[in-house]
Amino acid sequence: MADLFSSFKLKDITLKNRIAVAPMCQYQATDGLSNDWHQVHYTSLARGGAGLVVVEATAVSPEGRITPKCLGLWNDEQAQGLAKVASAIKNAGAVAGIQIGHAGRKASANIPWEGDDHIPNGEGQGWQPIAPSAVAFGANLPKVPTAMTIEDIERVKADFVAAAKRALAAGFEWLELHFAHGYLAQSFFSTYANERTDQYGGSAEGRGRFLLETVAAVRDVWPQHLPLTARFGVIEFDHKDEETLTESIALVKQFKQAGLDMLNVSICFSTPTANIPWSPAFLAPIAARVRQEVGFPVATSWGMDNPLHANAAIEDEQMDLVMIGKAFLANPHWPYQAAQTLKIARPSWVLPASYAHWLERYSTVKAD
Ligand SMILES: C=C(C(=O)O)c1ccccc1
Repeated sequence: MADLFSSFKLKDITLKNRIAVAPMCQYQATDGLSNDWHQVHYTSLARGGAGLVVVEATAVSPEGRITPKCLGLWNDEQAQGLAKVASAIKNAGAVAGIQIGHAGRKASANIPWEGDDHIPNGEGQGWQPIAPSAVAFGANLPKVPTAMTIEDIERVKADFVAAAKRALAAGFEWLELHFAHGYLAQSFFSTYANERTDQYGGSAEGRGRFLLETVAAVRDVWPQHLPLTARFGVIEFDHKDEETLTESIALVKQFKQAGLDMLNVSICFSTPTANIPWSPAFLAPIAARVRQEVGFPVATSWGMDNPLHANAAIEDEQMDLVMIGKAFLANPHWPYQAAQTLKIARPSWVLPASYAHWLERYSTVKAD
């Protein structure tokens, strides 16, 4: 029976444990370029002992950023900067992953601690968002986006493919498509956002087409031996959950047929009226259902940071990988804390030798 510190092999990539750092936006980039912030941030997380570190939502085009300070992978200069991040993650003993996405109607927003709202039209840093339909998210993101033409859809799919190629060239070995959290791909599948009457709207099949075509297009350029995954919202918590879950799982089965290797199960965030039942490991049963019904590996996040819950989710085969977010920001050495809690032999050795050997010596704490 696997546990949190069992290895995990997906395609030709083996993670040393079931602990992944979830992609978390840092809002520290300029023109999409990484800098010392990202280099130090991701290196320190990788040194903390996670098997996989997934770099934050990285935009496939300038208008695909959530905020002006988001990372991008739409040009070679950005790829060169991220290559140093990928190298540092791997040198620290983790597998280097990256999430690529397009923010859709949630784009052109102020960073969270400077408003977390749409930048008003006419203000320097903002831009006009695009989306499946001219339907605003609402609340703090009231801008009505421009409805995408078929040419726009083809361009954005091509942008995902180009970003995937750059991620590969930069040395990343794990790719996650950002299909969650009310951003562009999620919004194509959502009836809250997609009112199209062409082949990219209407039925679940039509609303899923952009996502499925993007999986297939990226799979064609992402090597078969490397994991291609997606973070996808399968539940909205809007009192229509069974309908959303049934439609979402049907689409995930098609993702699998199109070559997706694993799903990172998340929340839709397509409407500000959702009533999310925030609580420890609350998505674990949803992840288990996707894993069971689709028949391929899953991960999930949101409240998984209690080592006992994380370990139980793996032991009980609810999921194959645990995505830890905020707990890593509070403690980049979370795996060491988890190893101690779970009474793993020589817990300090989940950390680099330069730390571990000191942590094991001259202890002033009485052994149990
Ligand atoms: C910045 C986010 C992302 O990249 O997905 C996000 C947005 C809403 C909730 C959680 C995460």
